[in-house]
Amino acid sequence: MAATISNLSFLAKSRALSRPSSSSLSWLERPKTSSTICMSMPSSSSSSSSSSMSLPLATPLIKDNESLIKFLRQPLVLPHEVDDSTKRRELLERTRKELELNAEKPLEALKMIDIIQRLGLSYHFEDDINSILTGFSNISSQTHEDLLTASLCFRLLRHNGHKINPDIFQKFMDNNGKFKDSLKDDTLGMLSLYEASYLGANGEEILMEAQEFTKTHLKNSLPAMAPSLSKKVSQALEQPRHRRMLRLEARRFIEEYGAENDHNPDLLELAKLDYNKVQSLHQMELSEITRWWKQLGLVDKLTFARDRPLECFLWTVGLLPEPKYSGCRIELAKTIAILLVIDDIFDTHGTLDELLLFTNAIKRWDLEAMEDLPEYMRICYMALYNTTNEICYKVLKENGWSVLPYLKATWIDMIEGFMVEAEWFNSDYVPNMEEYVENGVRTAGSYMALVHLFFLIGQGVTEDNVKLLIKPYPKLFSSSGRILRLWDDLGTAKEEQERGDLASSIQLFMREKEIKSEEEGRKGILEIIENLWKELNGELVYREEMPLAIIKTAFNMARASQVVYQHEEDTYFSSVDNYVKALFFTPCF
Ligand SMILES: CC(C)=CCC/C(C)=C/COP(=O)(O)OP(=O)(O)O
Ligand SMILES: [Mg+2]
Repeated sequence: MAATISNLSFLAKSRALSRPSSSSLSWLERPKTSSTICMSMPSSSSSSSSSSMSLPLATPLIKDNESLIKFLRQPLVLPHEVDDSTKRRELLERTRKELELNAEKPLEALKMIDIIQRLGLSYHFEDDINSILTGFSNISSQTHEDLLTASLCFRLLRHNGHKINPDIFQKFMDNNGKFKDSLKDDTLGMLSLYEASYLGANGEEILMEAQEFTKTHLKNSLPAMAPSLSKKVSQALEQPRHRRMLRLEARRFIEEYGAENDHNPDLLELAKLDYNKVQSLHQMELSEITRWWKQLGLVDKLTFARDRPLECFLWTVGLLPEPKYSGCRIELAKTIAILLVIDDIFDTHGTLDELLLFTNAIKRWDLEAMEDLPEYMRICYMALYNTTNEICYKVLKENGWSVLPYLKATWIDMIEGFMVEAEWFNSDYVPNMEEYVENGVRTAGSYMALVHLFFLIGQGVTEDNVKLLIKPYPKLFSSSGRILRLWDDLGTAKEEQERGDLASSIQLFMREKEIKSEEEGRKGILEIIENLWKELNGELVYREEMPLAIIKTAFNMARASQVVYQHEEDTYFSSVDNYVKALFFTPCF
């Protein structure tokens, strides 16, 4: 009998029941499971999906797959087949002219750039925006008389990779080194400073002070604000701009902007047309990925593994929102889909002996090495081998680089990370928090994804920065990867615990800090994430070696992680299903 979620649900229940309550730490001493990692039936060398039982899979992030299924059954009818290219071109030209006209007026220009970025349109105006911002980065701080202009200027310059020193905020401080009380009357300025403060790096105390000052004041003055302003401020307090995923923010902001009395109708129309156009592109990519996935047929053979191309694609749009990265999104989605299958082999299906065989075969990276593997592993091995070779071929064809050694090394590193987790599990070893998180960055696929994207994006690649793509991976990758791992644990650890997975960062943190309540433990993890963001922001300040495109992608990975795993607290979208609908299925009117 094939293992399915429904016929194995009793199994999860019995394991969960045999486990002490999650509020106690004693479950860290887990029961041994003989030589198997999980509840597996005796395996033979020809073990296949139908002869072994696996633990149930993680609950899908996307619960309503109906929209996807409906969409896939239809012939590809794009919702925006009307030829709007002339209209779009006109609007683009008009907007470009307006940007040029505004270039001399700092506040107008900055506000316009901010709106353009927020509407998801900045990729059309990269050169125009950069030349305006370069102009600002050369002006002395004295020209930014008011808080709104100075804060907006700081945020936009840093966000776009320009050098800017937070000392520009000194002039808003009194002799005691505190922000002046009089600033509190300027709510828009305070809001702008609040947003700017989230781009602060370690050591930039003035920005930490700014965050404390603005956050407290904005929270306190919410009740006295006009409804439209209070809505804006609440949304900012819920999630600062710097942490938002670009396409979701565009979707949300199109509605907000349209409701503003003084909106620019050209910009709004352009934003809607563009959103829908990019959505059509995403639909085509999704079709391509699902077609590839079906043809690969990996989960037809490995029925225990996750079959979630849509979830994989959601990640890719988070990491690479710009249309020009269409091909990269498709390749990245393939790697994540395979990652999920390998994760399921390690977490829910394979025996320790099989996992060791698999790890060693991967280290050899040779089709002959596959011969000793059980059948279900062989097919996965070859899927990974072929897909990686195809990606290498693509990079070779487009850029002339031979990248197999890097891609191979990063897969080996990830799979060795899975093996470490399996060994910990099997020997009842409880790692310390640092050991766990460092390994967890590998097993969340962070390094794997960023190394692939470094080459697939292919911008700013030099002989020097290529040398950084080996272990230990760059700080940029590990800071962003740590954010991904910690958000993943915040989002999935409860369920993984019930299934009997390894202790997660939350439990390990509670244990190390001797914290009894899980709520406190979660708060502690959120504080670690805050500090990681400061580390990550430092990559924009001291950027020297890594290309800006990959820095932006690493930031996007951190943003996407929060979006995917903290959806219930998003008052606008409230679930991953709603994200997916807004991103891929419902056009913007
Ligand atoms: C951009 C990238 C690389 C996305 C991959 C996301 C990811 C960590 C999937 C596995 O989650 P999980 O919660 O099932 O895994 P684990 O068992 O490691 O917690
Ligand atoms: Mg997880």
